[in-house]
Amino acid sequence: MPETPVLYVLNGPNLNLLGVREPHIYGRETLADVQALCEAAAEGATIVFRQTNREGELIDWVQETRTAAHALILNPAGYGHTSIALLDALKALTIPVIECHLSNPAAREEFRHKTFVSLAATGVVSGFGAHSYELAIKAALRLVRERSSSA
Ligand SMILES: O=C(O)[C@@H]1C=C(O)[C@@H](O)[C@H](O)C1
Repeated sequence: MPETPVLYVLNGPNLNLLGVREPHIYGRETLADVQALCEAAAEGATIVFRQTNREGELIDWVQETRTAAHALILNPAGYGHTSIALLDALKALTIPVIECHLSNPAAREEFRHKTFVSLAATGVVSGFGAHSYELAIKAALRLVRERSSSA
């Protein structure tokens, strides 16, 4: 009987303001709406859904996934563009990492075109608003199931 997959969905700074923060860019869904979408897309997997404005706390949670999660979906928000420490934490993982963005940073300001997270990500989903998270969950489930069947 395969164990129930555990997917961590971690969210970086200012995502607690979703719904009121630049809705023309990030949409009108709240973070609670996004969490509900993730849980509805989970197909029975366990979703651990968290948000923090603190870089060190986000890094602590990424480190936690090393032994507690089958896959990580990460929206690093602004820290994606700045944090080598976050990249170093991701490079310590052996689980799939899906980088997720509500907007399409590659179509925005130059400074958003690259993230350090992409250097450690298995794949990236961006530009679909809250639906980006659903797509990331489906991709993570596929990767976890492929790993389980080839183990
Ligand atoms: O689209 C998003 O989810 C990302 C969210 C943020 O807060 C920005 O700093 C990133 O540049 C984009």
